[in-house]
Amino acid sequence: MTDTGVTRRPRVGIMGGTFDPIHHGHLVAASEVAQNYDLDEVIFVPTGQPWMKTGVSSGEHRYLMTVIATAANPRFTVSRVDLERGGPTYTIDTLRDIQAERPDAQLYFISGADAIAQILEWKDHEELWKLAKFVAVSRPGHALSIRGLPEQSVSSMEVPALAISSSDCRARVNGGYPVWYLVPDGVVQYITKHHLYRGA
Ligand SMILES: Nc1ncnc2c1ncn2[C@@H]1O[C@H](COP(=O)(O)OP(=O)(O)OP(=O)(O)O)[C@@H](O)[C@H]1O
Ligand SMILES: O=C(O)c1ccc[n+]([C@@H]2O[C@H](COP(=O)([O-])O)[C@@H](O)[C@H]2O)c1
Repeated sequence: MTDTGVTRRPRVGIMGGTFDPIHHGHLVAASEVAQNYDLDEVIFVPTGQPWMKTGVSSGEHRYLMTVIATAANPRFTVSRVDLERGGPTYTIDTLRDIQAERPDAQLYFISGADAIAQILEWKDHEELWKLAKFVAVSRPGHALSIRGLPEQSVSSMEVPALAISSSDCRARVNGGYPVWYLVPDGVVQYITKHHLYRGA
């Protein structure tokens, strides 16, 4: 309740990603958007089968690394909706599933500059704007533009520049280079324990 007696609608962020592995670029983006948009929660949603990517690690490894990375933050949670749906992952389905679970929430889908640049290729993109607001965040090496997207539904914000990508983390592990401080410590240990990204 606010002073006026009007109940505030919960604000829920959704950070969708392949998270192969999750890294500090993802976590900082989610944290900054949560602060700027006064979000009550950010749900990290690891993709099932991302149809624009190939050679992705198992969903269970990506899910567990995401749980480890987000565990310390009371506002961060992880959802299995995309992993359990089966078939290629489309954000239209992610949003419908989360909306069914949180019918009273205003949803904010968080995307990096590279992802938002492709959004007009996403399945049923003209339907996406009705289900959530989209927040596009800056990312080193990618121009941030929301031109041509509906103004009511899409906004952008600058976040601290972390030149980290999952593909670079995988390449580093494969090449015997460290990923300490690029990904959370528990994720480094998980990658080592399960021999991920070797011979990739
Ligand atoms: N360093 C970063 N800064 C801001 N946003 C990021 C950063 N890394 C990833 N994102 C965003 O997080 C979301 C999920 O990204 P994803 O899991 O595909 O990671 P990635 O680093 O882009 O992976 P890959 O290198 O394998 O393509 C996307 O919207 C992406 O734009
Ligand atoms: O809906 C689509 O067609 C679609 C196409 C590509 C990516 N996405 C979503 O965008 C988010 C980031 O995807 P990715 O592949 O960059 O990890 C993730 O939640 C994906 O499900 C969604």
